[in-house]
Amino acid sequence: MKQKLSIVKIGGNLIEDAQGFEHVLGLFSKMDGNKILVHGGGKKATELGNKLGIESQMVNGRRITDPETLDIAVMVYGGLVSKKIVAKLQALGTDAIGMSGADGNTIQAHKRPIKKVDFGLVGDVDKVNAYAIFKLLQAGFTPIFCALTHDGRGQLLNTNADTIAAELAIAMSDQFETTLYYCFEKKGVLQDVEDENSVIKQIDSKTYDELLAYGIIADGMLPKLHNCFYALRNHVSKVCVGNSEMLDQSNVEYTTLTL
Ligand SMILES: Nc1ncnc2c1ncn2[C@@H]1O[C@H](COP(=O)(O)OP(=O)(O)O)[C@@H](O)[C@H]1O
Ligand SMILES: CC(=O)N[C@@H](CCC(=O)OP(=O)(O)O)C(=O)O
Repeated sequence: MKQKLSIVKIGGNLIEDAQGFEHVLGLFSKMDGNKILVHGGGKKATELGNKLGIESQMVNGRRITDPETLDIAVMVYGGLVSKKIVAKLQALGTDAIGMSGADGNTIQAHKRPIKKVDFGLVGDVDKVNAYAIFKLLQAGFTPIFCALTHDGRGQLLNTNADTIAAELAIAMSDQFETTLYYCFEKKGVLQDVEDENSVIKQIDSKTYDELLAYGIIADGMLPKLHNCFYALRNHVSKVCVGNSEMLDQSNVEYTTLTL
């Protein structure tokens, strides 16, 4: 029987909320078994860019990344956010190790080809080195991945953290029975984004199409759900979307995705 693995992605709004940040890391540190954390930090990158006079430009939930913006992404995702998370998890007794896709050659990508939009230094994932990650888990480390990949020729690339989480979950699913948790500030995918009590408990491919057609899913939820179904179609056992409480295995409401 395969061992279990939990992959938890935490979003930018959670990271920016001091209380929410402590809470989610506390719950993550208590999770049993093999686990990996993936974090964004898009909000912080936008904030730092503004302070430096470099305006952010997002298209379809993805950041247009020129060389200066990439430097900000590296500083914020690979530096500030990663190291804060690692230090907090160490204090909670979790032996965390901060990773970009360049570290241990764990995630190789290529620069997204220019079609309608030139996203600049944004990476589409080619290859995850599942063996290197397996070795880290086996050695007792908890890998903490940020939203950076590399092209194997010395170029770092900015890759959406939701995508990194899905690609990791898919690659690790050969070896593990993997559950992918997309953890953000709301209770789940909501029927009405203004009403926290309108959690849609289950979404299958058919409901997904309907929700898209009615415009119930918008903004950052579009790439998130796209990644959820991409993971499910590629042998990830379970995919959930919800707030931190979802990690507690308690009886809270959240959204489960099925094919
Ligand atoms: N139906 C929906 N249910 C919940 N959130 C939604 C929905 N449609 C759009 N959203 C928006 O998507 C956002 C989450 O996407 P995003 O900000 O990219 O997440 P993350 O914080 O994980 O990066 C929510 O804050 C919300 O504003
Ligand atoms: C290419 C691209 O869009 N990369 C994202 C990576 C960070 C991220 O995904 O952060 P959240 O999860 O907090 O949104 C960005 O720069 O915003």
